Amino acid sequence: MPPLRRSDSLIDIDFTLRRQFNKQSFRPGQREIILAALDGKDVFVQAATSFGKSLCFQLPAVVDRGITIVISPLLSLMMNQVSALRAASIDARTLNSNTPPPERSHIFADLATGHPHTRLLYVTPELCALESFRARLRLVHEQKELARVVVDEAHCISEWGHDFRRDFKRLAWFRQSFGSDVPLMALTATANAQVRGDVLRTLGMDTDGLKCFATTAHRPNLHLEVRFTSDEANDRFDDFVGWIKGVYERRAGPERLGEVEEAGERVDGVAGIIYTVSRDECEMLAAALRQEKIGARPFHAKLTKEAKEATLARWIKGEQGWDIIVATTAFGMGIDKENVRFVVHWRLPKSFEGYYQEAGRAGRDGKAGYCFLYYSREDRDRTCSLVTRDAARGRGTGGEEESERSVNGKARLESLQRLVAYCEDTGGCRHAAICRYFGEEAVPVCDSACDYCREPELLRQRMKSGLASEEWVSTQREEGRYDEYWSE
Ligand SMILES: Nc1ncnc2c1ncn2[C@@H]1O[C@H](COP(=O)(O)OP(=O)(O)OP(=O)(O)O)[C@@H](O)[C@H]1O
Repeated sequence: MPPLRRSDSLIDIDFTLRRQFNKQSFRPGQREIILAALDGKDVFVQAATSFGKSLCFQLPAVVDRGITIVISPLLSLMMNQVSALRAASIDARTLNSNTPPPERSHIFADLATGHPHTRLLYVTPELCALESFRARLRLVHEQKELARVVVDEAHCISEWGHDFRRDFKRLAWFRQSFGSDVPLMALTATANAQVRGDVLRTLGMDTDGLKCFATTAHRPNLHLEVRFTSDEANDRFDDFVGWIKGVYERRAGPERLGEVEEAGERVDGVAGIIYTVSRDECEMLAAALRQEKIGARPFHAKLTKEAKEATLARWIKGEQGWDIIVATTAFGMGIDKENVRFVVHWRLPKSFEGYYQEAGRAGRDGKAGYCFLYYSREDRDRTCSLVTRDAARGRGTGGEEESERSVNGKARLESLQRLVAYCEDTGGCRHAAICRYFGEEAVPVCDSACDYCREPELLRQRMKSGLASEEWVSTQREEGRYDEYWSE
Protein backbone atom coordinates (compact mmCIF):
# COMPACT_ATOMS: atom_id res chain seq x y z
CA MET A 1 0.00 0.00 0.00
CA PRO A 2 1.35 3.45 -0.87
CA PRO A 3 1.96 5.86 1.98
CA LEU A 4 -0.83 8.29 2.81
CA ARG A 5 -0.38 11.73 1.34
CA ARG A 6 -1.56 15.17 2.17
CA SER A 7 -3.85 16.65 -0.46
CA ASP A 8 -3.32 20.35 0.14
CA SER A 9 0.36 20.40 -0.77
CA LEU A 10 -0.15 23.22 -3.29
CA ILE A 11 -0.96 25.60 -0.48
CA ASP A 12 1.52 24.09 1.90
CA ILE A 13 4.67 24.45 -0.09
CA ASP A 14 4.97 28.24 -0.31
CA PHE A 15 4.10 28.56 3.32
CA THR A 16 6.55 25.84 4.33
CA LEU A 17 9.28 27.39 2.21
CA ARG A 18 8.98 30.65 4.12
CA ARG A 19 8.15 29.35 7.56
CA GLN A 20 10.46 26.36 7.87
CA PHE A 21 13.18 27.00 5.33
CA ASN A 22 13.26 30.76 5.71
CA LYS A 23 13.43 31.34 1.95
CA GLN A 24 11.33 33.88 0.13
CA SER A 25 10.72 32.12 -3.17
CA PHE A 26 11.56 29.00 -5.13
CA ARG A 27 14.40 29.04 -7.56
CA PRO A 28 13.42 28.20 -11.16
CA GLY A 29 12.67 24.49 -11.40
CA GLN A 30 12.36 23.74 -7.69
CA ARG A 31 8.58 24.09 -7.50
CA GLU A 32 8.00 21.67 -10.39
CA ILE A 33 10.32 19.07 -8.86
CA ILE A 34 8.69 19.38 -5.44
CA LEU A 35 5.19 19.08 -6.87
CA ALA A 36 6.15 15.96 -8.84
CA ALA A 37 7.55 14.43 -5.67
CA LEU A 38 4.45 15.31 -3.68
CA ASP A 39 2.38 13.77 -6.44
CA GLY A 40 4.05 10.45 -5.59
CA LYS A 41 6.13 10.26 -8.75
CA ASP A 42 9.63 8.88 -9.10
CA VAL A 43 11.85 11.88 -9.73
CA PHE A 44 15.31 12.17 -11.26
CA VAL A 45 17.05 15.52 -10.84
CA GLN A 46 20.21 16.51 -12.62
CA ALA A 47 21.10 20.09 -11.85
CA ALA A 48 24.21 22.21 -11.61
CA THR A 49 26.13 22.53 -8.36
CA SER A 50 24.44 25.03 -6.00
CA PHE A 51 21.08 24.74 -7.79
CA GLY A 52 19.40 23.92 -4.49
CA LYS A 53 18.75 20.22 -4.98
CA SER A 54 18.47 19.44 -1.26
CA LEU A 55 15.36 21.58 -0.85
CA CYS A 56 13.69 19.44 -3.53
CA PHE A 57 13.50 16.49 -1.13
CA GLN A 58 13.66 18.30 2.20
CA LEU A 59 10.53 20.32 1.63
CA PRO A 60 8.36 17.36 0.52
CA ALA A 61 9.67 15.47 3.54
CA VAL A 62 8.35 18.20 5.82
CA VAL A 63 5.00 18.54 4.04
CA ASP A 64 4.28 14.84 3.43
CA ARG A 65 3.23 12.22 5.93
CA GLY A 66 5.79 9.64 6.97
CA ILE A 67 9.53 9.47 7.03
CA THR A 68 11.93 10.21 4.17
CA ILE A 69 15.10 8.14 3.99
CA VAL A 70 18.03 10.00 2.44
CA ILE A 71 21.03 7.99 1.30
CA SER A 72 24.19 9.94 1.00
CA PRO A 73 27.82 8.92 0.39
CA LEU A 74 29.54 11.34 2.73
CA LEU A 75 29.32 11.73 6.49
CA SER A 76 30.22 15.42 6.37
CA LEU A 77 27.46 16.04 3.87
CA MET A 78 24.89 14.31 6.07
CA MET A 79 26.01 16.09 9.22
CA ASN A 80 25.89 19.53 7.55
CA GLN A 81 22.39 18.98 6.24
CA VAL A 82 21.08 17.49 9.47
CA SER A 83 22.40 20.33 11.58
CA ALA A 84 20.95 22.95 9.21
CA LEU A 85 17.55 21.21 9.29
CA ARG A 86 17.57 20.86 13.07
CA ALA A 87 18.44 24.55 13.38
CA ALA A 88 15.22 25.15 11.41
CA SER A 89 13.30 22.97 13.95
CA ILE A 90 12.89 20.09 11.53
CA ASP A 91 13.25 16.64 13.03
CA ALA A 92 16.15 15.35 10.93
CA ARG A 93 18.60 12.72 12.10
CA THR A 94 21.46 10.64 10.84
CA LEU A 95 22.55 7.08 11.47
CA ASN A 96 26.19 6.50 10.68
CA SER A 97 29.41 5.37 12.32
CA ASN A 98 29.62 8.67 14.26
CA THR A 99 26.10 8.57 15.71
CA PRO A 100 26.34 8.43 19.54
CA PRO A 101 24.62 5.39 21.20
CA PRO A 102 21.76 7.36 22.85
CA GLU A 103 20.84 8.97 19.53
CA ARG A 104 21.07 5.59 17.80
CA SER A 105 18.69 4.07 20.38
CA HIS A 106 16.32 7.00 19.99
CA ILE A 107 16.17 6.52 16.22
CA PHE A 108 15.64 2.76 16.50
CA ALA A 109 12.86 3.24 19.05
CA ASP A 110 11.24 5.84 16.80
CA LEU A 111 11.33 3.49 13.78
CA ALA A 112 10.00 0.62 15.90
CA THR A 113 6.78 2.53 16.58
CA GLY A 114 6.00 2.21 12.87
CA HIS A 115 4.89 5.86 12.97
CA PRO A 116 8.17 7.72 13.28
CA HIS A 117 8.34 11.36 14.29
CA THR A 118 11.59 11.76 12.40
CA ARG A 119 10.91 13.57 9.11
CA LEU A 120 14.26 12.90 7.41
CA LEU A 121 16.67 10.13 8.26
CA TYR A 122 20.09 10.36 6.58
CA VAL A 123 21.86 7.05 6.23
CA THR A 124 24.78 5.47 4.41
CA PRO A 125 24.30 2.97 1.56
CA GLU A 126 26.16 0.40 3.71
CA LEU A 127 23.48 0.61 6.38
CA CYS A 128 20.76 0.03 3.80
CA ALA A 129 22.40 -3.25 2.89
CA LEU A 130 22.00 -4.61 6.46
CA GLU A 131 19.09 -6.95 7.09
CA SER A 132 18.50 -5.50 10.58
CA PHE A 133 17.96 -2.02 9.12
CA ARG A 134 15.86 -3.35 6.26
CA ALA A 135 13.56 -5.08 8.75
CA ARG A 136 13.01 -1.74 10.52
CA LEU A 137 12.09 -0.10 7.22
CA ARG A 138 9.68 -2.91 6.36
CA LEU A 139 7.84 -2.26 9.58
CA VAL A 140 7.53 1.46 8.79
CA HIS A 141 6.37 0.62 5.28
CA GLU A 142 3.67 -1.72 6.60
CA GLN A 143 2.33 1.20 8.58
CA LYS A 144 2.26 3.29 5.36
CA GLU A 145 4.76 5.69 6.85
CA LEU A 146 7.66 5.31 4.42
CA ALA A 147 7.13 8.47 2.42
CA ARG A 148 10.04 8.45 0.02
CA VAL A 149 13.58 7.20 -0.54
CA VAL A 150 16.11 9.72 -1.78
CA VAL A 151 19.47 8.86 -3.29
CA ASP A 152 21.71 11.91 -3.18
CA GLU A 153 24.87 12.05 -5.32
CA ALA A 154 23.24 9.28 -7.33
CA HIS A 155 26.09 9.10 -9.85
CA CYS A 156 27.85 6.90 -7.24
CA ILE A 157 25.55 4.07 -8.44
CA SER A 158 27.20 3.74 -11.82
CA GLU A 159 30.56 2.14 -12.44
CA TRP A 160 30.72 4.57 -15.38
CA GLY A 161 30.79 7.40 -12.84
CA HIS A 162 33.91 8.85 -11.23
CA ASP A 163 32.70 8.15 -7.70
CA PHE A 164 31.37 4.62 -8.06
CA ARG A 165 30.52 2.90 -4.76
CA ARG A 166 29.48 -0.76 -4.77
CA ASP A 167 26.97 -0.33 -1.96
CA PHE A 168 25.04 2.20 -4.00
CA LYS A 169 24.18 -0.56 -6.47
CA ARG A 170 22.50 -2.53 -3.69
CA LEU A 171 19.98 0.27 -3.31
CA ALA A 172 18.09 -1.62 -6.01
CA TRP A 173 16.61 -3.40 -2.97
CA PHE A 174 14.15 -0.57 -2.30
CA ARG A 175 12.23 -0.93 -5.54
CA GLN A 176 12.51 -4.71 -5.45
CA SER A 177 11.02 -4.80 -1.94
CA PHE A 178 8.46 -2.02 -1.97
CA GLY A 179 7.59 -1.84 -5.68
CA SER A 180 6.15 1.49 -6.77
CA ASP A 181 4.54 2.02 -3.34
CA VAL A 182 7.48 4.03 -2.19
CA PRO A 183 8.51 6.73 -4.63
CA LEU A 184 12.19 7.27 -5.29
CA MET A 185 14.13 10.43 -5.93
CA ALA A 186 17.68 10.44 -7.31
CA LEU A 187 19.78 13.59 -7.54
CA THR A 188 23.14 14.42 -9.04
CA ALA A 189 25.07 17.35 -10.45
CA THR A 190 27.37 15.32 -12.63
CA ALA A 191 26.06 12.54 -14.83
CA ASN A 192 26.52 11.84 -18.49
CA ALA A 193 23.96 9.84 -20.49
CA GLN A 194 25.51 6.51 -19.58
CA VAL A 195 25.62 7.25 -15.85
CA ARG A 196 22.04 8.54 -15.95
CA GLY A 197 20.85 5.36 -17.67
CA ASP A 198 22.62 3.21 -15.08
CA VAL A 199 21.11 5.12 -12.17
CA LEU A 200 17.57 4.78 -13.50
CA ARG A 201 17.94 1.12 -14.39
CA THR A 202 19.63 0.12 -11.15
CA LEU A 203 17.09 1.83 -8.95
CA GLY A 204 14.21 0.53 -11.07
CA MET A 205 13.06 4.06 -11.89
CA ASP A 206 13.04 3.61 -15.66
CA THR A 207 9.27 3.44 -15.94
CA ASP A 208 6.60 5.55 -17.65
CA GLY A 209 5.76 7.35 -14.44
CA LEU A 210 9.25 8.82 -14.06
CA LYS A 211 9.65 12.61 -13.97
CA CYS A 212 13.06 13.69 -15.17
CA PHE A 213 14.32 17.20 -14.51
CA ALA A 214 17.60 18.22 -16.05
CA THR A 215 18.99 21.71 -15.97
CA THR A 216 22.17 22.85 -17.63
CA ALA A 217 25.51 22.23 -15.91
CA HIS A 218 26.42 25.79 -16.86
CA ARG A 219 27.39 28.09 -14.01
CA PRO A 220 27.69 31.49 -15.70
CA ASN A 221 29.13 33.18 -12.60
CA LEU A 222 32.19 30.91 -12.52
CA HIS A 223 35.24 32.40 -14.22
CA LEU A 224 37.17 29.48 -15.61
CA GLU A 225 40.85 29.56 -16.38
CA VAL A 226 43.71 27.13 -16.95
CA ARG A 227 47.15 28.31 -15.85
CA PHE A 228 49.96 26.51 -17.58
CA THR A 229 53.11 25.49 -15.78
CA SER A 230 55.88 22.90 -15.74
CA ASP A 231 58.17 21.17 -13.25
CA GLU A 232 61.00 23.36 -14.40
CA ALA A 233 59.14 26.64 -13.96
CA ASN A 234 57.71 25.50 -10.60
CA ASP A 235 55.92 28.85 -10.33
CA ARG A 236 52.51 28.01 -8.88
CA PHE A 237 53.28 29.46 -5.49
CA ASP A 238 54.54 32.84 -6.72
CA ASP A 239 51.76 33.04 -9.24
CA PHE A 240 49.06 32.36 -6.65
CA VAL A 241 50.55 34.68 -4.02
CA GLY A 242 50.82 37.43 -6.65
CA TRP A 243 47.19 36.89 -7.61
CA ILE A 244 45.71 36.84 -4.12
CA LYS A 245 47.77 39.82 -2.95
CA GLY A 246 46.56 41.65 -6.05
CA VAL A 247 42.99 40.89 -4.97
CA TYR A 248 43.69 42.23 -1.46
CA GLU A 249 45.27 45.37 -2.90
CA ARG A 250 42.30 46.07 -5.11
CA ARG A 251 39.95 45.61 -2.18
CA ALA A 252 42.06 48.04 -0.15
CA GLY A 253 42.13 50.61 -2.99
CA PRO A 254 40.00 53.76 -3.08
CA GLU A 255 37.47 52.29 -5.48
CA ARG A 256 36.62 49.21 -3.42
CA LEU A 257 37.45 49.92 0.23
CA GLY A 258 34.17 51.68 1.02
CA GLU A 259 32.18 48.81 -0.42
CA VAL A 260 34.25 46.23 1.49
CA GLU A 261 33.82 48.07 4.79
CA GLU A 262 30.16 48.67 4.25
CA ALA A 263 29.66 44.93 3.81
CA GLY A 264 31.45 44.44 7.16
CA GLU A 265 34.25 42.51 5.48
CA ARG A 266 38.02 42.47 5.92
CA VAL A 267 40.27 43.37 3.01
CA ASP A 268 41.83 39.92 3.20
CA GLY A 269 38.54 38.23 4.02
CA VAL A 270 38.33 36.48 0.67
CA ALA A 271 37.16 32.92 1.17
CA GLY A 272 38.67 30.26 -1.04
CA ILE A 273 39.67 26.65 -1.43
CA ILE A 274 42.89 25.27 -2.87
CA TYR A 275 42.76 21.60 -3.83
CA THR A 276 46.00 19.67 -3.65
CA VAL A 277 46.51 15.96 -4.25
CA SER A 278 48.69 14.90 -1.34
CA ARG A 279 48.63 15.46 2.41
CA ASP A 280 52.23 16.64 2.48
CA GLU A 281 51.64 19.23 -0.18
CA CYS A 282 48.48 20.33 1.60
CA GLU A 283 50.32 20.89 4.91
CA MET A 284 53.36 22.53 3.32
CA LEU A 285 51.37 24.85 1.12
CA ALA A 286 49.13 26.05 3.96
CA ALA A 287 52.22 26.75 6.10
CA ALA A 288 54.02 28.57 3.26
CA LEU A 289 50.97 30.75 2.64
CA ARG A 290 50.75 31.63 6.32
CA GLN A 291 54.39 32.73 6.14
CA GLU A 292 53.18 35.19 3.51
CA LYS A 293 50.51 36.38 5.97
CA ILE A 294 47.76 34.69 4.02
CA GLY A 295 45.20 32.97 6.25
CA ALA A 296 45.43 29.40 4.97
CA ARG A 297 44.70 26.17 6.87
CA PRO A 298 45.13 22.53 5.89
CA PHE A 299 42.27 20.05 5.69
CA HIS A 300 42.87 16.37 4.96
CA ALA A 301 41.74 12.92 6.02
CA LYS A 302 44.54 12.36 8.54
CA LEU A 303 43.60 15.32 10.75
CA THR A 304 41.59 14.46 13.84
CA LYS A 305 37.84 14.78 13.65
CA GLU A 306 38.02 17.69 16.14
CA ALA A 307 40.68 19.52 14.10
CA LYS A 308 38.65 19.14 10.92
CA GLU A 309 35.45 20.32 12.55
CA ALA A 310 37.17 23.33 14.11
CA THR A 311 38.83 24.31 10.83
CA LEU A 312 35.59 23.98 8.93
CA ALA A 313 33.60 25.96 11.50
CA ARG A 314 36.11 28.84 11.60
CA TRP A 315 36.34 28.97 7.82
CA ILE A 316 32.56 28.98 7.45
CA LYS A 317 32.31 31.81 9.98
CA GLY A 318 34.96 33.73 8.05
CA GLU A 319 37.38 34.15 10.96
CA GLN A 320 40.59 36.03 10.30
CA GLY A 321 43.38 33.57 9.54
CA TRP A 322 40.92 30.93 8.35
CA ASP A 323 40.16 32.44 4.95
CA ILE A 324 41.54 29.76 2.71
CA ILE A 325 41.22 26.01 3.08
CA VAL A 326 44.03 24.03 1.52
CA ALA A 327 42.46 20.63 1.05
CA THR A 328 42.84 17.23 -0.42
CA THR A 329 39.73 15.83 -2.03
CA ALA A 330 38.59 14.77 1.46
CA PHE A 331 36.98 18.22 1.31
CA GLY A 332 34.51 18.14 -1.50
CA MET A 333 30.92 17.33 -2.11
CA GLY A 334 28.38 18.98 0.09
CA ILE A 335 30.43 21.93 1.27
CA ASP A 336 27.85 24.64 1.22
CA LYS A 337 29.48 27.97 2.07
CA GLU A 338 27.85 30.54 -0.07
CA ASN A 339 30.57 33.19 -0.37
CA VAL A 340 33.53 31.13 -1.61
CA ARG A 341 35.17 33.52 -4.06
CA PHE A 342 37.74 31.20 -5.58
CA VAL A 343 38.64 27.57 -6.04
CA VAL A 344 42.16 26.72 -7.17
CA HIS A 345 43.27 23.31 -8.37
CA TRP A 346 46.94 23.16 -7.53
CA ARG A 347 47.35 20.04 -9.64
CA LEU A 348 45.31 18.23 -12.23
CA PRO A 349 42.32 16.50 -10.60
CA LYS A 350 41.67 12.84 -11.34
CA SER A 351 38.43 13.27 -13.25
CA PHE A 352 36.40 15.79 -15.20
CA GLU A 353 33.43 15.36 -12.88
CA GLY A 354 35.61 15.74 -9.79
CA TYR A 355 37.06 18.95 -11.18
CA TYR A 356 33.68 20.49 -11.89
CA GLN A 357 32.17 19.37 -8.57
CA GLU A 358 35.02 21.01 -6.71
CA ALA A 359 35.05 24.15 -8.83
CA GLY A 360 31.31 24.28 -8.12
CA ARG A 361 32.01 25.14 -4.46
CA ALA A 362 32.73 28.70 -5.69
CA GLY A 363 30.11 31.41 -6.13
CA ARG A 364 27.16 29.59 -4.58
CA ASP A 365 25.63 32.98 -3.75
CA GLY A 366 25.41 33.70 -7.49
CA LYS A 367 28.22 36.29 -7.36
CA ALA A 368 31.45 35.80 -9.29
CA GLY A 369 33.69 32.89 -8.37
CA TYR A 370 37.19 32.43 -9.82
CA CYS A 371 38.25 28.91 -10.67
CA PHE A 372 41.71 28.26 -11.93
CA LEU A 373 43.52 25.07 -12.49
CA TYR A 374 47.30 24.77 -12.69
CA TYR A 375 48.05 22.36 -15.46
CA SER A 376 51.38 20.82 -16.39
CA ARG A 377 52.11 17.89 -18.66
CA GLU A 378 54.25 16.34 -15.94
CA ASP A 379 51.20 16.34 -13.65
CA ARG A 380 49.15 14.89 -16.45
CA ASP A 381 51.50 11.91 -16.57
CA ARG A 382 51.58 11.53 -12.80
CA THR A 383 47.80 11.65 -12.52
CA CYS A 384 47.48 9.17 -15.39
CA SER A 385 49.82 6.74 -13.69
CA LEU A 386 47.88 7.12 -10.43
CA VAL A 387 44.52 6.49 -12.07
CA THR A 388 45.92 3.55 -14.03
CA ARG A 389 47.32 2.08 -10.81
CA ASP A 390 43.98 2.54 -9.02
CA ALA A 391 42.22 0.82 -11.90
CA ALA A 392 44.58 -2.15 -11.72
CA ARG A 393 43.92 -2.66 -8.01
CA GLY A 394 40.85 -4.85 -8.42
CA ARG A 395 42.48 -7.24 -10.87
CA GLY A 396 42.29 -10.85 -9.84
CA THR A 397 39.37 -10.35 -7.43
CA GLY A 398 37.21 -12.19 -9.94
CA GLY A 399 33.51 -12.16 -10.75
CA GLU A 400 31.24 -9.17 -10.68
CA GLU A 401 33.57 -7.05 -8.59
CA GLU A 402 36.42 -7.42 -11.04
CA SER A 403 34.24 -6.52 -13.98
CA GLU A 404 32.81 -3.48 -12.17
CA ARG A 405 36.29 -2.31 -11.32
CA SER A 406 37.51 -2.77 -14.82
CA VAL A 407 34.60 -0.75 -16.24
CA ASN A 408 35.13 1.89 -13.58
CA GLY A 409 38.88 2.03 -14.26
CA LYS A 410 38.20 2.54 -17.95
CA ALA A 411 35.61 5.23 -17.22
CA ARG A 412 37.98 7.07 -14.90
CA LEU A 413 40.78 7.04 -17.39
CA GLU A 414 38.44 8.32 -20.07
CA SER A 415 37.24 11.09 -17.79
CA LEU A 416 40.82 12.11 -17.02
CA GLN A 417 41.67 12.13 -20.72
CA ARG A 418 38.72 14.41 -21.38
CA LEU A 419 39.96 16.73 -18.64
CA VAL A 420 43.43 16.80 -20.17
CA ALA A 421 41.89 17.61 -23.56
CA TYR A 422 39.90 20.41 -21.89
CA CYS A 423 43.07 21.87 -20.39
CA GLU A 424 45.00 21.74 -23.64
CA ASP A 425 42.15 23.06 -25.75
CA THR A 426 42.81 26.66 -26.69
CA GLY A 427 40.24 26.74 -29.48
CA GLY A 428 36.95 27.33 -27.69
CA CYS A 429 34.94 28.43 -24.72
CA ARG A 430 35.50 26.50 -21.45
CA HIS A 431 31.85 26.71 -20.43
CA ALA A 432 30.80 25.27 -23.77
CA ALA A 433 33.33 22.43 -23.38
CA ILE A 434 31.89 21.57 -19.97
CA CYS A 435 28.31 21.54 -21.22
CA ARG A 436 29.39 19.34 -24.14
CA TYR A 437 31.04 16.94 -21.72
CA PHE A 438 27.78 16.55 -19.86
CA GLY A 439 25.96 15.84 -23.12
CA GLU A 440 24.23 19.19 -23.58
CA GLU A 441 23.52 20.35 -27.08
CA ALA A 442 22.79 24.01 -26.37
CA VAL A 443 25.82 26.28 -26.32
CA PRO A 444 25.90 28.45 -23.19
CA VAL A 445 26.53 32.18 -23.27
CA CYS A 446 29.88 32.86 -21.66
CA ASP A 447 30.15 36.66 -21.46
CA SER A 448 33.95 36.69 -20.98
CA ALA A 449 33.80 34.26 -18.09
CA CYS A 450 36.65 32.07 -19.34
CA ASP A 451 40.21 32.52 -20.49
CA TYR A 452 39.35 31.70 -24.12
CA CYS A 453 36.44 34.13 -24.41
CA ARG A 454 38.40 36.87 -22.70
CA GLU A 455 41.64 36.70 -24.65
CA PRO A 456 41.99 33.74 -27.03
CA GLU A 457 45.33 34.81 -28.44
CA LEU A 458 46.84 35.34 -25.01
CA LEU A 459 45.59 31.90 -23.97
CA ARG A 460 47.41 30.28 -26.89
CA GLN A 461 50.60 32.16 -26.05
CA ARG A 462 50.38 31.24 -22.39
CA MET A 463 50.02 27.61 -23.25
CA LYS A 464 52.90 27.67 -25.70
CA SER A 465 55.28 29.31 -23.28
CA GLY A 466 53.99 27.67 -20.11
CA LEU A 467 54.02 23.95 -20.86
CA ALA A 468 57.00 21.64 -21.18
CA SER A 469 57.35 20.13 -24.64
CA GLU A 470 55.94 16.65 -25.27
CA GLU A 471 59.46 15.45 -26.20
CA TRP A 472 60.86 16.52 -22.85
CA VAL A 473 57.96 15.05 -20.91
CA SER A 474 58.14 11.72 -22.71
CA THR A 475 61.88 11.39 -22.03
CA GLN A 476 61.22 12.04 -18.36
CA ARG A 477 58.38 9.57 -18.38
CA GLU A 478 60.54 6.86 -19.89
CA GLU A 479 63.04 7.43 -17.12
CA GLY A 480 60.25 6.71 -14.66
CA ARG A 481 60.28 10.20 -13.13
CA TYR A 482 56.52 10.41 -12.73
CA ASP A 483 55.93 7.04 -11.12
CA GLU A 484 55.07 6.71 -7.44
CA TYR A 485 55.44 10.44 -6.98
CA TRP A 486 52.31 11.24 -5.05
CA SER A 487 50.95 9.55 -1.99
CA GLU A 488 47.47 10.65 -1.01
N1 LIG B 1 14.76 28.78 -3.06
C1 LIG B 1 15.89 29.14 -2.51
N2 LIG B 1 16.11 30.42 -2.14
C2 LIG B 1 17.30 30.78 -1.59
N3 LIG B 1 18.32 29.93 -1.33
C3 LIG B 1 18.16 28.64 -1.68
C4 LIG B 1 16.94 28.18 -2.28
N4 LIG B 1 17.09 26.85 -2.51
C5 LIG B 1 18.31 26.51 -2.07
N5 LIG B 1 18.97 27.58 -1.57
C6 LIG B 1 20.32 27.62 -1.01
O1 LIG B 1 21.25 27.30 -2.06
C7 LIG B 1 22.38 26.66 -1.52
C8 LIG B 1 22.72 25.44 -2.34
O2 LIG B 1 21.76 24.44 -2.14
P1 LIG B 1 22.16 22.90 -2.09
O3 LIG B 1 23.21 22.67 -1.07
O4 LIG B 1 20.91 22.13 -2.01
O5 LIG B 1 22.82 22.76 -3.52
P2 LIG B 1 23.00 21.52 -4.43
O6 LIG B 1 22.14 21.71 -5.63
O7 LIG B 1 22.84 20.25 -3.65
O8 LIG B 1 24.51 21.70 -4.88
P3 LIG B 1 25.78 20.71 -4.84
O9 LIG B 1 25.53 19.65 -5.88
O10 LIG B 1 26.87 21.62 -5.25
O11 LIG B 1 25.93 20.23 -3.44
C9 LIG B 1 22.06 26.36 -0.07
O12 LIG B 1 22.72 27.30 0.75
C10 LIG B 1 20.56 26.54 0.03
O13 LIG B 1 20.14 26.97 1.31
